[in-house]
Amino acid sequence: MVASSRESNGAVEELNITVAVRCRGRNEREIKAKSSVVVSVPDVTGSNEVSINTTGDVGIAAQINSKTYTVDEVFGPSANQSLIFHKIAEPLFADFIKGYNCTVLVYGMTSTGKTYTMTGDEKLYDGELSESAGIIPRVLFKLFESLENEDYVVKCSFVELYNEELKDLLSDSQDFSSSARKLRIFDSSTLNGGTTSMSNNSSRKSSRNNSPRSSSELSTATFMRKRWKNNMPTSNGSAGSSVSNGNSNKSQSLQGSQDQNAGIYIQNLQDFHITTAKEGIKLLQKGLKHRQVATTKMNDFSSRSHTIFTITLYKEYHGELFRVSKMNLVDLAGSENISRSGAQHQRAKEAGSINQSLLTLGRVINSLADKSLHVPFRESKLTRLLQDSLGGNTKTALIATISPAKINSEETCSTLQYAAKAKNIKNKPQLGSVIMKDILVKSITAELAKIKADLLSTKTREGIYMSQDNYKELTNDLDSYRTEVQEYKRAIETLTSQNTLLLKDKKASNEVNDLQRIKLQNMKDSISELHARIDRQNRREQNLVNMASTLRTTLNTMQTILSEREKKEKDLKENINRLIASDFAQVREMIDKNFQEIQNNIKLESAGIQPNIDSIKEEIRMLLETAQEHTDEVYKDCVEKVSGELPALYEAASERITEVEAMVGKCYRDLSENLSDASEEYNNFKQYLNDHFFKNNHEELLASHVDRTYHHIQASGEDLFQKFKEMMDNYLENNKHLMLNSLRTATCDVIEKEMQLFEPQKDKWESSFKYINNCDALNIALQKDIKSPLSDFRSTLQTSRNMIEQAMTKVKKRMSDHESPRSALSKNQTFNQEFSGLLNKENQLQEGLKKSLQFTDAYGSALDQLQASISSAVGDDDHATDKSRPENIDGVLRRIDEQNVLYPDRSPLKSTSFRVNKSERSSPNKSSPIKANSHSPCKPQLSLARSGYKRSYTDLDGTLDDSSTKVTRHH
Ligand SMILES: Nc1ncnc2c1ncn2[C@@H]1O[C@H](COP(=O)(O)OP(=O)(O)OP(=O)(O)O)[C@@H](O)[C@H]1O
Repeated sequence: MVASSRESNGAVEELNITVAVRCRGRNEREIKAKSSVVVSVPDVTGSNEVSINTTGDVGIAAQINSKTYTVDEVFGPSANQSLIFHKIAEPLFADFIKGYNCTVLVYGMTSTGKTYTMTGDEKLYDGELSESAGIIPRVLFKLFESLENEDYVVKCSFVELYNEELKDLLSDSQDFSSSARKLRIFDSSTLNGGTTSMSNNSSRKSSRNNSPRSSSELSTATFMRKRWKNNMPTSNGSAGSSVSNGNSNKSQSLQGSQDQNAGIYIQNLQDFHITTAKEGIKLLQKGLKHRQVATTKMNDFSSRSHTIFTITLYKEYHGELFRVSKMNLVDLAGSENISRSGAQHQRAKEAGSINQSLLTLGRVINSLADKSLHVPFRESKLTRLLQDSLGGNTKTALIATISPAKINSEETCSTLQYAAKAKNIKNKPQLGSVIMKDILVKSITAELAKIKADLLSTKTREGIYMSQDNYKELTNDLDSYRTEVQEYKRAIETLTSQNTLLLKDKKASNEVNDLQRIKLQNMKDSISELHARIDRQNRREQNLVNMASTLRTTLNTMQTILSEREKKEKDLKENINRLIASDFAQVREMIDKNFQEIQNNIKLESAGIQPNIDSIKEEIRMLLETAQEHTDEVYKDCVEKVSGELPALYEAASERITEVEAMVGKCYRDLSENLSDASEEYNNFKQYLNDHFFKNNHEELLASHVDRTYHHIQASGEDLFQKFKEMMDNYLENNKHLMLNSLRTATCDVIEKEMQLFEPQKDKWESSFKYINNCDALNIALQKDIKSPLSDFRSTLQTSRNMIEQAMTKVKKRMSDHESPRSALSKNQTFNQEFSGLLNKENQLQEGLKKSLQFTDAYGSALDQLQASISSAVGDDDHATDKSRPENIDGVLRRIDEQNVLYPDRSPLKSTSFRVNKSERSSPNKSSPIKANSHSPCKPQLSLARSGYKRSYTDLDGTLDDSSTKVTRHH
């Protein structure tokens, strides 16, 4: 007999709440206030987006900065009542007729048209509705139109929620002080005798179980209990009304399994049976008259309450069964804030409670949209009444009414947020329960009989206005109420004591909170101080980073200098190579050339001797006699001169050799000193690079910085309580390690990188040290090499001298023997031999000098090399300015030059070699060092030639009988 309210296939389909936005045009107040339109909506409909620009921007900026909300349907100022009904209410109405429970809600700030949308113009004009009629009148008319040929029963109720109090707007007596007439909310599951599984609130259950009923209501309830026991559906009677779905009529089995089927039941709310739309309109008008309306700053007829107009339809379903469905038409109070509505005193209290209800409604919407486990339906009566319409078994539509004016933009935004959020709520609409026709008829008949009995009692007995049965029921109810009141009192006492305890707890909690707040404040202060310190630390770190970058720049500069030096070294190497390749060859060529020239001159001289010899022969023949004397004289002179000048000459040569030797020795010493200085400098530099380069206590410095910071932070952190301190200690320690590690790693990386970059330079440096060593070795070799030729030369000279002296002694002896010049000359074989020996010696001397020159040249090259190495070692750039450095090779050579100036006839040994290197190499026409040496007094044979004497060797075979060598004055 009991029909299920499930869908035919058994599955309950989830359905989102339909959300529409209705934006009216600007009203007189808004126009007067010159408040611009900030809401953008279609003029009539056709969009599901509404945007609002709260920034006051215009044009594209307004489009960009505006907020857009998406709903199901948006209606503009030109959308009329008929369109709203057609688009929003009519689909629900169709479902209502089918047997679904439906709810239409209007929500928005005051004066936006909630009442206009829900009720509008409810008056009838010639029995017809006007164009401005709202949803309720249109539903009533549509309902009776639709049910024309149907078997049905329609009932209406109209309840108001004002200041969290329920009021039956259709009751004749508007005095609700009597507890008997007071409306109270119950879950219809109460009728189940407490067997449902409404486990979420036991107090609710107890109140349900203990709740008394009005006579009619109780009789209906009792009757219904009986029906349930027999698995029979029933009506909910005439004097009690279920706001939502009437699922109180559901079978026991269904109720036991589905808590959400438990509808909300308003005790004492009257349901009025209507048979025409007009009767319904009359009830509506009656209720509207009783509604709390007041003039506010924003609306002359502001509805100060929430109202629910409920139409209950019992429609023939199958044979004797009737389907019960309900349509709840809810007009909520304005959602504006109190100050804006200008509410004071009573109005402010209203607004407070209205806001409280709407606030809870907002939370319920949010919870449902977010699918929270707990939905605070029970926090306000409004949400309790709407429990089944929001997330329950009802089909629901919400119309958010908004104002387009800028002055209301804040509330408009809030309303749109609600609307957008509510769009996410899902309901599970189910068909309403069914009731048997006879029960429905019986219920209506009983209701009629009760009314008739009351009427009869009123007519027959003075002062008694009800039947005995009703009176008895009422008395029973009274007793029940008394008991309930006593229970409530006890509950109140318990609650009061609990409340006292809670208040104490609250006080203690407040104190703890205060302490915590103070601690929190201290912590906040400490944290901000720590932040400041961390900032300072960051700045220091930044400084360190800057220092590191400065170091890096310096390093780059050093690298540049090193690369420049490398370049210079390369240039010098190239110069040396060039010197070796070209200049040296050129010099050698020049030397060869000069020697060739000398040899040629000698040859030429030899060639020019032959005619002279002939003439001499002739002359000798002719003037032999006369020349005999002269020859003697000349010979004598010659001997004297030779014997007089030669020793001095040899002496001078020997002296100069000694000087050269001394100079070379000094130069060697100076060089050795400089080389050892350079070597020491090199070692020092290498040591510095190894020991100090980028290792100059940076870590210590950084560690000291970090330590100092650590101490600062530690000092400041002491006043923090222990836990925080421990945490901070760990944190600081970790930070310190981290910082040290990172700095150490960074420094190591920098050093490593530097060392990597320096490695090639270091190799070069070390190779330059090899050059220095080479120079040193060359120098020593030179010293060694030059020693032996010089001593050879000296001994040769000494031998020559001895030989000359011996020869002179012999000549003198022979002169003293007074031999004839002819015989003497012819016999003077020894003299000739000695002369040729002298010539040989001269050649040897020449060879020695040649060697000496070669050595000197090699020495010069070595010096060049040495200078190049030293220049590269100490750096040419610094050389000019660095006066603190030890005297370099140039200085030494300059000093040697200066000495040569003092002795201008000396061979400019070093300076020559350097001049060759620096200037004369490039100008081969200038006199070469070899040429200079050729004029040196170190070459005695040339000095002799210059002094007017010429040597000649000739083979005196035949022409001179026994002559061998002749010496003559060359004119
Ligand atoms: N769309 C509309 N078209 C024409 N007039 C409208 C429209 N909306 C509202 N009005 C008019 O604006 C005035 C205020 O409307 P209404 O009383 O319905 O607002 P309300 O939102 O119910 O306000 P309150 O919350 O204070 O009750 C009424 O005179 C009504 O006729």
